[in-house]
Amino acid sequence: MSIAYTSQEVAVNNGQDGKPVWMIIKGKVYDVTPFINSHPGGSELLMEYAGKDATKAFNRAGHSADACKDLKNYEIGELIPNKVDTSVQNCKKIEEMDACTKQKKRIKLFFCF
Ligand code: HEM
Repeated sequence: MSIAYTSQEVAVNNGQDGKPVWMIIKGKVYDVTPFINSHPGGSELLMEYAGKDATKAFNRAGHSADACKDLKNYEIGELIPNKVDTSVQNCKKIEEMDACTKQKKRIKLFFCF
């Protein structure tokens, strides 16, 4: 069974002080520590998302199908989604193209303001 992490737990693992580099892509949690120095897009770009959600950046970078497959090598679990108050008015769906499936995906439940 997959381990579920909160975004706070992921945020702690930001590569600082010898900690591993975790990131979130499409609701899954990845430990990309062994990949940092071999990422074809560069280590700095990857480190910008250490401890953070890199979904948008990953999709926008135009990654190949091979890059999508590579993700699996670093998967350590999934993200526990933050609870959203859907009773709030003025909520809108946020959608974007998923680089791996080439389909429009709802990436966040709602953005409420
Ligand atoms: C674990 C996550 C990631 C994996 C497995 C991964 C994998 C790869 C691979 C295999 C390539 C080579 C080209 C291709 O096959 O598409 C690549 C290129 C690239 N990646 Fe990533 N990537 C990851 C995360 C990211 C993130 C978060 C960014 C942030 C913007 C990023 C930006 C780029 C860019 C800009 C290139 C193009 C480099 C070039 O062609 O000069 N990647 N990545």
